[in-house]
This record gives sequence, structure tokens and C-alpha cells, in this order.
Amino acid sequence: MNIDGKLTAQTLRDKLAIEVAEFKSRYKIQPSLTVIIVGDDPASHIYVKNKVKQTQEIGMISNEIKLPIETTENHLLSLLEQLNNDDSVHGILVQLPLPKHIDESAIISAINPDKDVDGFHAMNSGRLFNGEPGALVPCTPQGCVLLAKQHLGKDLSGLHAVVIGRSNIVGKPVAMLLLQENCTVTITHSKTKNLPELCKQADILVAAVGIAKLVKADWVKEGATVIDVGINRITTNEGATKLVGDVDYVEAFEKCGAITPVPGGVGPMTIACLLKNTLAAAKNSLQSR
Ligand SMILES: NC(=O)C1=CN([C@@H]2O[C@H](COP(=O)(O)OP(=O)(O)OC[C@H]3O[C@@H](n4cnc5c(N)ncnc54)[C@H](OP(=O)(O)O)[C@@H]3O)[C@@H](O)[C@H]2O)C=CC1
Ligand SMILES: Nc1nc(=O)c2c([nH]1)NC[C@@H]1CN(c3ccc(C(=O)N[C@@H](CCC(=O)O)C(=O)O)cc3)C=[N+]21
Ligand SMILES: [Mg+2]
Repeated sequence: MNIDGKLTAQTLRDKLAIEVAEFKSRYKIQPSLTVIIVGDDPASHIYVKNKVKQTQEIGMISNEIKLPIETTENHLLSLLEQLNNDDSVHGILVQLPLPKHIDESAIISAINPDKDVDGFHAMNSGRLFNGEPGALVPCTPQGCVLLAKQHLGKDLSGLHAVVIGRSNIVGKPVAMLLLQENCTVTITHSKTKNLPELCKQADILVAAVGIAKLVKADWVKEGATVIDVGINRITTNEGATKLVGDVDYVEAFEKCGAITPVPGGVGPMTIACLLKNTLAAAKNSLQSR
């Protein structure tokens, strides 16, 4: 079965649009998201364009700050300080990766945790790790769990989840969320031995690697739920470019119980969850008034 992330994301955005309208009429505040993008990567620009459009569609303010590739770390830090202190800015997202001369972790640490809609600040990852309330949770991992639950129902407890990838953006936080859902979690990475055998034991398989079609049919347990995070641009035999995931969709489809497609799976859910976090950040701002 195909898990339709595009449709699920639309449903979530429709719900959020109502909540945004309620928030606006109650507090006379319009939630706002500021996205900073440094440099000229075309793929990043498409992603940012989608975010801007969908932010506005649900009634929130979207600000986009485009900076040249030679922007200094200090410039970015002072911009963040300004945005942190601006009460009309509720959510701040700095598009990653940043140019090599900028220290990403220094930038992430400089974002006010209450405005950190990516959930990458140590304060938010610490809250997630400790199971403390109030964390802004990374968007892609949230999307993965929502899509898994859409197929499996609310209760994931006791299921074996295998995560491929251990990045701070996807692998680690999705593993932490699945643990919170009472899954038995195995985290795998480039040094893992017997990766196919481990994957084959998964009731829920999350692939977040960045290698096109790495996961083959014989890595997948019969009936498993497969969540494909990968976004890989490949060139077809005809010379066109297209997006594929980390899972060989056509192969895995026959074996699994359900699978998310690329495009149209986790990607749209990431943006919908970003909007959800932006509304949560706007609510955070009420506390500090
Ligand atoms: N749909 C969405 O919304 C999003 C999609 N993405 C996509 O998800 C993918 C992963 O992103 P991200 O986590 O940022 O990527 P990273 O490159 O930061 O991390 C990749 C992870 O995969 C592991 N890995 C690499 N090669 C192998 C291998 N052969 N076998 C097993 N594990 C391997 C790495 O291991 P090690 O740690 O040992 O190096 C690493 O932990 C990318 O395709 C990205 O474009 C990312 C964010 C959002
Ligand atoms: N600070 C930061 N936060 C991020 O969340 C972040 C980031 N930096 N850097 C890049 C990655 C990647 N990412 C995607 C989100 C949505 C789609 C998405 O909507 N994809 C569509 C297809 C879009 C297309 O056609 O190009 C889909 O899968 O259907 C893709 C990729 C977020 N990331
Ligand atoms: Mg860098």
C-alpha cells in the first residue's frame, strides 16, 4: 500500500489553517516564520519557495532572507540576534547546509530555542531526549512518525523500528521519537555490519541516508511499514532528472505492508510540521510577553 504524504500534509495544513485563524482572532497576533537562506543552491530555493507559499496559504506571515554565499558567520550571528529580539518574529529557520566557512553548530546555538522551529537547538533536542515537555521537535522526524501511525494506528508499542542514518536532523531525532512511542529501536549507519539483515527484522523501517535506491526488496520484512526520507536527484536514461528515495520503491512495494513514495511522502509532511512548529512558536511568544 502507498502512504500518501501529500494528502496527509494537506489535511494537516487544513487543520492548522483553522487553528491559525483562531489564534489570530483571540490574540490579535499573526504567526510569522522567517527563513534564512545563504547562497545559491537551486534545490534549496525550490524548497524555500514551497515553504513560503504554504506558510502564507494557512494565514501566517512568511519572511524570506536571501544572503550571498560570502556572508560571514558574524553577520549571520548578528542577524539572528536581531530576529531573536524582534517580537514580530515567532519562528526562525536557517536553511542547511551552510557554506563551509560558517560553523553550523554555532549558528544553531544562536537561535532562541523558543523560535527554533527546526528543533535543532540543544535545548530542544535535550528536551526531546529527556522526554520533557515543551520541545520543538524536528519536522522530518515528526512527519515520519505521523505517516507510520497513519498506516499502523496510534499504538506503535513493541514494534521493532530500524533507522538507517544517524544525522542530528533526521536519524537521531526520529529514533528518539520512535523510542518515545515505545518502539524497540535500532539505529544503523555507514559502519553498521549486516545492514540488510538488520533491516529485514524491522516492523518499521526508516531510511534516511541519501543514497538512491539503497534499500532493496530483500532488506524488507514481509508486511513492514517503510518510511523513505531520502531525496535523491538522479538522471534517467532519457537524460531527464527525477527525484527518488533511499528505497527502491517498485521492488519494496511488493514486499512491504505500506511505503511512503518520493516525491509525495515525507517531504510534504516536513513542511506541514514546520508550519505546526511555527504556530507552537507563536504560542511560546505569549509566555514571554
Ligand atoms: N524529506 C525530507 O523532508 C528530508 C529529506 N532529507 C533527505 O534524507 C537523506 C538523509 O539526510 P541527512 O540525515 O541530512 O543526511 P546525512 O548525510 O547527514 O546523514 C546520512 C546518514 O546515513 C548514513 N549512511 C551513509 N551511507 C550509508 C550506508 N551505505 N549504509 C548505511 N548508512 C549510511 C551516514 O552514516 P555515518 O553517520 O556513519 O556517516 C549518516 O548517518 C538525504 O537524502 C536528504 O536529502 C533530509 C532532510 C529532510
Ligand atoms: N534548516 C533546515 N531544515 C530542514 O528541514 C531542511 C534543511 N534545512 N535543508 C534541506 C532539508 C531537505 N528538506 C526537505 C523538505 C521538504 C521537501 C519536499 O517537500 N519534497 C517534495 C518534492 C519537492 C521537489 O519536487 O523538489 C516531496 O518529497 O514530495 C524536500 C526536502 C528539508 N530540509
Ligand atoms: Mg558548513
